[in-house]
Amino acid sequence: METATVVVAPAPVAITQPPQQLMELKFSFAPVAKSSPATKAEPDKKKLTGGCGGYVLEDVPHLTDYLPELKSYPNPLQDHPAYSVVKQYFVKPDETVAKKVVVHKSSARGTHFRRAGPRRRVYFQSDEVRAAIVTCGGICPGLNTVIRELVCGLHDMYGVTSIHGIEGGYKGFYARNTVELTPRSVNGIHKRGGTLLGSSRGGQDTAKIVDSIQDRGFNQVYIVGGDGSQKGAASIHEEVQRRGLKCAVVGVPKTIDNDIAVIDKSFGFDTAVEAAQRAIDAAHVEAECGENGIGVVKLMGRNSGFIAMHATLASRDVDCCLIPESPFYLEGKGGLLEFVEKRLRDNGHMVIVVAEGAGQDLVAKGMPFANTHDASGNKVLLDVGLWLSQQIKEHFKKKPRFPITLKYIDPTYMIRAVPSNASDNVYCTLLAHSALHGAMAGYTGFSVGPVNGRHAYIPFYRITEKQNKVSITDRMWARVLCSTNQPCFLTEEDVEGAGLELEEEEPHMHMPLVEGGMQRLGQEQPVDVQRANGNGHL
Ligand SMILES: Nc1ncnc2c1ncn2[C@@H]1O[C@H](COP(=O)(O)OP(=O)(O)OP(=O)(O)O)[C@@H](O)[C@H]1O
Ligand SMILES: O=P(O)(O)OC[C@H]1O[C@](O)(CO)[C@@H](O)[C@@H]1O
Ligand SMILES: [Mg+2]
Repeated sequence: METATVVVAPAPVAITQPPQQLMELKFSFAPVAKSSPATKAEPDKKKLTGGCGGYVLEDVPHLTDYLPELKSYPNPLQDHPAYSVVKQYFVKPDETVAKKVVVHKSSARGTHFRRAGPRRRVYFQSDEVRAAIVTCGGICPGLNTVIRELVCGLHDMYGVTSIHGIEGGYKGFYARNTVELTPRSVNGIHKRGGTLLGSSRGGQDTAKIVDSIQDRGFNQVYIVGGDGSQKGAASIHEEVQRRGLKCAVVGVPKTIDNDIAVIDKSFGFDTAVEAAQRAIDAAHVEAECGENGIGVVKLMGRNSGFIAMHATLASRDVDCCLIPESPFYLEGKGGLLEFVEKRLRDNGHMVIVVAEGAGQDLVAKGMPFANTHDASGNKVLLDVGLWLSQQIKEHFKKKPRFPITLKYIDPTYMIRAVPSNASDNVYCTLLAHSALHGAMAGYTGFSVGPVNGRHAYIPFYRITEKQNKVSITDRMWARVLCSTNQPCFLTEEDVEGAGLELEEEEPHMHMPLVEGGMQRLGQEQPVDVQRANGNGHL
């Protein structure tokens, strides 16, 4: 257990309120349906710690929360030739990362997350670690880099030699044998797309997975996957804790849709946007060469239009970008068809980029029976690109004096089944390192990711509570509208609704301000006392 003194930076505003005891904030997770009876730990609680000026640390669980007798050891990195010379290589116990960096004079300091990185003390000896890595959900550029860096990082930094790959996603825990992973076996895989381990949707059976973790003696489990996978990871962590297992459960968030909340950006996203440029370029060339040429490009983005938005901004050849967050309509004044006609008259050609989740309600109108789900429970989307192309063709068929040439390009899997680019490779390396440093330090039940540019440990509930979406009342979307000069299609009601969402507040923004250091919410003891009692991990 680390015992450094807590130093709290002075609050940015004068605190006028007297110190006072704060309300206790505890939230139980829902019990897992299929599981063996609880043996040791209580249901998980949110770990909130208050500080000056409305500061709140949303901490992640630690193995000693339910195994208080666990031994700790000096971090072997302190003797590592590469790291021993680095001053302040270890993250200080009180370093945290602010969720919000744009603040006002009178803002409360708000939510913070524990800063990621190696700690002075670890809770695993190198030869004791049995690590497992699994990749779940759709594939994404960079998965192999994360696998490689987890294996090489554990091996090279901590001397871990027992690392196992779970093949074929969650169901691989109980339906497949494991593969041994070594620095040699993963060398070079970062140059390939996809995942060495394979992936899948569905098959998430928490009890069976934790049985497999227990039987195989895994004590660090790294789960690389999107929002669904992180929900699965949360229930695995809860069950591991209920059974009192010394096993760190760590999520590495993945999805090219960039729909993971809290973190700045998900890995593979940049690579996908880059790959999308080639499809847009092709659509542009085709459109320029045809008579009243229209190029329609459909890009991934189930519920979030980030890929379409960024690809549009990057390309500058796009005349209209349609995303799930911004409803549109075809017919009548201000509608898409009117705009297409105008743009063709003005420029002679145009390019439309549509995210796969855009306009699903419009497409579904003609097919009320089309309501199917994939093995993970995600709605199977209707092909908006094809539908849109048909609607445009139908419209111009009625205008024989206005012939058009329309080319529909659907590069769906071509933007995600590619190797990660250089910046995503560096990003994946940092994610993997943050993940394994956290596990070695005994943290568990968390995802890793950059928050305002600094890597942090984020509790699962924060990652899974909502999806990251394009805010259509934000300046980024305005930049897109400005670059394409497309209609915004929105009614005043739409804007008001979106505005309200934007104004969402942090749950504890109105906590009373506390003077004089950190205080665990709901407890009168100062945090130093808690640490002496063995339940603080600052
Ligand atoms: N609510 C949930 N609780 C437990 N497990 C879940 C949940 N949702 C999804 N899973 C499991 O997580 C795995 C991946 O889920 P899903 O197919 O939704 O992909 P994802 O992780 O969201 O990634 P992406 O959306 O980027 O493809 C699946 O095995 C699925 O069964
Ligand atoms: O066809 P699959 O493999 O289910 O994947 C498609 C989905 O995966 C995603 O890329 C998310 O990983 C979505 O954008 C898309 O809808
Ligand atoms: Mg998902």
